[in-house]
Amino acid sequence: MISNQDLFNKIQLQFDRQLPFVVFREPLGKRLTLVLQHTDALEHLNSFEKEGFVFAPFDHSKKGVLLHPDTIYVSEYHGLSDSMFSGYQKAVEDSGKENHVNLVSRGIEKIKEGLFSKVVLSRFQEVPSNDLKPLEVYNRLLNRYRNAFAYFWYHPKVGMWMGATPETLIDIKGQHFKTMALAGTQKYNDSEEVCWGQKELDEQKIVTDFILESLAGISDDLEVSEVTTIRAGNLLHLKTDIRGELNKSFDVKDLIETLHPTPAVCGYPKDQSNRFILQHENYDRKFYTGYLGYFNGQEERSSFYVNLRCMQLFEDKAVIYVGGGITQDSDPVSEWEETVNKSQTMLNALG
Ligand SMILES: C=C(O[C@@H]1C=C(C(=O)O)C=C[C@H]1O)C(=O)O
Repeated sequence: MISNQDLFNKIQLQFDRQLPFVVFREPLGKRLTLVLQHTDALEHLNSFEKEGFVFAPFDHSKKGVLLHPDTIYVSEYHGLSDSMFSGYQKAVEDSGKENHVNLVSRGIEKIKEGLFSKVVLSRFQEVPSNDLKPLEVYNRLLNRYRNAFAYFWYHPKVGMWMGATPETLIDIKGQHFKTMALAGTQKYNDSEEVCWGQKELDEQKIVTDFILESLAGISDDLEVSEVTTIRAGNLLHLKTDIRGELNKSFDVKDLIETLHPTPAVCGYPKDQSNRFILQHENYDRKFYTGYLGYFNGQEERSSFYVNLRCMQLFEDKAVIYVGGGITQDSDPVSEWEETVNKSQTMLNALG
């Protein structure tokens, strides 16, 4: 164990040397794990054989990156104060509104034509800043989103990413696995009473049904929870927990390829909605809505998360990625507003 300050110093040193690293904290976890790679080699993820940190893009025809755990440090996180950082401008310009509303309208048309029943449409938001201090931003993520998987990832040949995601793709140990169907969004307003509309219940059920259908041949004894409400920053989502045992012949890679991308980030059916996204979103999601996590080998526990509520950091700006599930009952302007609400998760961490 090293102190928080030492761990943050090691991150800074690694960055100054332009070498790859990732630091992460599990949801509700107390520990920060820092993985340092000693060279700037870019290793693509080919299979799940080697231990290391996996960072995979949304587009499953493209390869992910595997960071080598040359050195690992662990530190008990005590919540370093972030009060010394001044407020950041949170106003969101409406510049992307028209495009997003048009994109959503086109998605709804295709749903009505029967091409798919759900599609998740997204956009990016640029936040200019000449004074980004990534470690301070990451510290705020850690403090503000305790039940999220909060990570900070860097590779000099790929870039710098950060996020605090509420969504587990798969948690696996040996033959046991857990996953979740997470979808449906409303703003958190500090009230005990939470009401969900039919649109949100339907879009979340599409995710649950897809997961159950995909796992049918992989596991014979699935346990499925009730639908519950969970909080993620200033938002609420609907969630179903699913767990089971893998049939012998399946491994992590098969499982991930079966699930990713789920209708929580892509749509249903997968191929048709995926094609629509790649053709019409008009930008590259890169690692947003991909997945990430430390792979320990099939026998040890490994958890992979969906890369949501995330951003890419550059010298002079942050680029925040946000999206939402569209069904036949979606209203394009409300869907735009939902992405604005989602962007607050990262904007809040910027200052
Ligand atoms: C696509 C995002 O989130 C996903 C979409 C949700 C929705 O459509 O309601 C809710 C949670 C996530 O599964 C995002 O945060 O960008």
